[in-house]
Amino acid sequence: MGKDFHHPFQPYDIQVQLMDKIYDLLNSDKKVGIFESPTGTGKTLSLICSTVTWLRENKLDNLSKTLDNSSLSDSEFTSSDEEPEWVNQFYNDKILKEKSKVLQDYETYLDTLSASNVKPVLRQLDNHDRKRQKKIIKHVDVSLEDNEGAFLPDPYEQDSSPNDSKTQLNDEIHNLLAKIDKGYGVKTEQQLDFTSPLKIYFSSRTHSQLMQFASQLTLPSFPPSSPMLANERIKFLPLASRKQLCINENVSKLKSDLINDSCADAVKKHECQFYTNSKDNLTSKQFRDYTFAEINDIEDMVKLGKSLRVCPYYSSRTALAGAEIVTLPYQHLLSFEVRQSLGIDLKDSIVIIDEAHNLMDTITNIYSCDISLADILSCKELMTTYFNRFKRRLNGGNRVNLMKIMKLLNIIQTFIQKNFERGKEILPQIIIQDNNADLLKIHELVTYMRVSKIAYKIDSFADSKPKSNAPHFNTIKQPVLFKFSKFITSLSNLSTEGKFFFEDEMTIKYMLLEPNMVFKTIVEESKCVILAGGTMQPTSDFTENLLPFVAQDKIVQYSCNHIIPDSNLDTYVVSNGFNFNYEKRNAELVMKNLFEFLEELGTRVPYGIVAFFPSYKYLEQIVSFWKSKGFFERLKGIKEIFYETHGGADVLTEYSARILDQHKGAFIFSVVGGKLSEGINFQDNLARAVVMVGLPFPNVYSSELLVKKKHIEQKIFSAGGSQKDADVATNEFYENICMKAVNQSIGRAIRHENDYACIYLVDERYLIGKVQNKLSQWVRKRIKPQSNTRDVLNETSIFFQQKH
Ligand SMILES: Nc1ncnc2c1ncn2[C@@H]1O[C@H](COP(=O)(O)OP(=O)(O)OP(=O)(O)O)[C@@H](O)[C@H]1O
Ligand code: SF4
Repeated sequence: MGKDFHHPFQPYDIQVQLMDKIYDLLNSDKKVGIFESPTGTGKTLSLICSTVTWLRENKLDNLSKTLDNSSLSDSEFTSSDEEPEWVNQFYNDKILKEKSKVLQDYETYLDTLSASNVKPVLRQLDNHDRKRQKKIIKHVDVSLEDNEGAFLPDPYEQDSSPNDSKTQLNDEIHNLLAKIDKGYGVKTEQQLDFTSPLKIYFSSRTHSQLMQFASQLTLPSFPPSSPMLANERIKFLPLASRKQLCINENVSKLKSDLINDSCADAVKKHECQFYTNSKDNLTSKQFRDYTFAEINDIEDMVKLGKSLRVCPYYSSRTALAGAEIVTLPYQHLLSFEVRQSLGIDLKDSIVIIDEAHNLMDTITNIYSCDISLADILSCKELMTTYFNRFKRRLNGGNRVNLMKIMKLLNIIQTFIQKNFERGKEILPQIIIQDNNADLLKIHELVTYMRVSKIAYKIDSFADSKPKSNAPHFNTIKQPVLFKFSKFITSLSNLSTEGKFFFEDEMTIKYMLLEPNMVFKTIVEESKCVILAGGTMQPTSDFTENLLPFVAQDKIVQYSCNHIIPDSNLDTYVVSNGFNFNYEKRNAELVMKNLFEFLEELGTRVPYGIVAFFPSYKYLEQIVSFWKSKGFFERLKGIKEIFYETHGGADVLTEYSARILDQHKGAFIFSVVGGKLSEGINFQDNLARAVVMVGLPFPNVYSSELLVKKKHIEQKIFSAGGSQKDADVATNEFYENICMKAVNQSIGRAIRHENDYACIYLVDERYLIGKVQNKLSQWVRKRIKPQSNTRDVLNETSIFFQQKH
């Protein structure tokens, strides 16, 4: 019998293997686990069950370690090596009992909350609140409408900084809380301080993935961390942004870029009652206790906040110390500043990053930025209008800084106009040289923009104007001053971490080139990091580019098989007459061969066939060639055809409808990296065959890739490498991008245990061992022995005959 991970179902073999691997990782001194588990194989539950089992087994130990001796005020004993064994044992038992008692008391208290059926009472409160909230909102609305002063920054002195003031909870709320407590027979004074020394931080890309995690967390139940406890519920906290959690309608209704600053403004001016309430210790503990009484997701947190009339965003911080599992969006985890502001301490914690296949791109995007000439002109227009309107009411500090920003905008405008050359690298100091711009002290301007929230002030001023009265604002769609603020912040970044260069449309872009620097602190601070995803191959991309600072023997890699039986997936390399590299793919013969292959396939495969093409341009070219030769119509006679176009309409809905409708089915031609290659499930009849046309290498002549290539070369040269070494490294880099995209695309088809499909890798280059090694393991191991196209088609017929 293997280890019991308290899985709510009979776990699949591959789940058992994955849970074992994760559990072993946690019991070792290794730092990183890279785990690939195909979609539909219950990855989320495997992650939950293995990590929470480990956490519960180790929690009490850690609690004892972190125990402050002063809390054992009544203890006459202290543990020491010199004491006889029985004395130490007695001491340890005593600590265990005391800690267990704290945990048990808290459980009993939470029992009273959930047993008394919290939600109806909260709903009742919610109704009461709605009426009251209207009053608060009305009050704030009036103050905003009547007074343009709301758009003015506070008087600015060089070292001024925001200062939150604490205010008292109002009487009415006290009364309501007292009523709840009375109802449950529990006094507020009895609320307990409670911390969890071990934590699991689970981060994913989208809101819906975090919601899915919360729902899966409700399924298993775990034994308590101490044998002295009757039960111990999971203490779960879903952290989210203000955009998701804000319950102040004056703020939450704003554009997402404005919410953070608008909230900070409302807090500072005591205009958010929910914030004021959350500063009350008792109320915020109340929020924490309801949060922990059961598994609540982000939407429940909003309801809870509204019911208790406390800000869910700020109150969540009170719950952080006691949480065992915390979910949070990528942006929160990956930014050191955000972690700090939320009070997230990763020490001793297990960090799980789900959907990690795009992690490096995500880090790069978070830390990269750009500004175009058009943005600069919009900023200038906004600033001029704002300045003219308010100049008499601004204090000296604000006036001087606004003039400096105007000056910097002029300098950047001139720089772009004089020097633009697509792809050209720029040294940040060049932008501001020769213009006395160094006198501007960029650091000080960055601080000014952050502290004064001037970008928010100006943007909300522009937003407040009826568009017809301010025609010059009509064309300015997004808060460009935020963009500018991010851009000038990046001007002070280290040039070894990223580069500035010109991109299309008169734009200067800053691109982070060493995402590992950002990730290093996370790996170093935490106990260990788990990178999980459905398609993690090629993992060398992670070890070399994201984790170069972690020794190989501190990294565990594991790739799960699929849950489907072997007979549910065949993979073929279709090589005869197919090479879609740049030189050969435009040959008419290649395009004709592809048509003939698809024509044959269409008669053998029921329902849907999804084909992925390397680019929109190539797909367009093929379609027009086929149309000119009458091939398109012939193919259409076999199955209906839907295809993606760049920026074109959604074709998936119609395609899905057609598949449901007819056995004849349809083709859907998609583009790798396009709308249909990520996040969409082509399960069951939506894809009985997936055809990958060629190898989707990225466009190596794009400005971004040229800059990255140069960066890789420079790194190799400075480590003493030759041009040949540099070429190998850049090719490896391009190949990794390409194969990651292939894995993502072909991974769309098999989505659950009973699903079945065939995968066709159409290009002779898929025969190369190095290329095959970068395929997801569950696909690679199902590649059929090489045969000609005719045999591939015959085997296809047999595959589908066996399924019907
Ligand atoms: N061993 C099992 N037996 C039956 N159902 C299971 C088992 N393991 C997980 N499930 C359930 O199967 C459903 C689908 O799991 P799925 O693999 O899609 O989730 P996931 O791991 O989150 O997927 P993804 O890889 O897309 O993140 C879930 O609702 C889950 O509770
Ligand atoms: S304190 Fe909370 S409720 Fe108030 S504005 Fe900020 S996020 Fe919204």
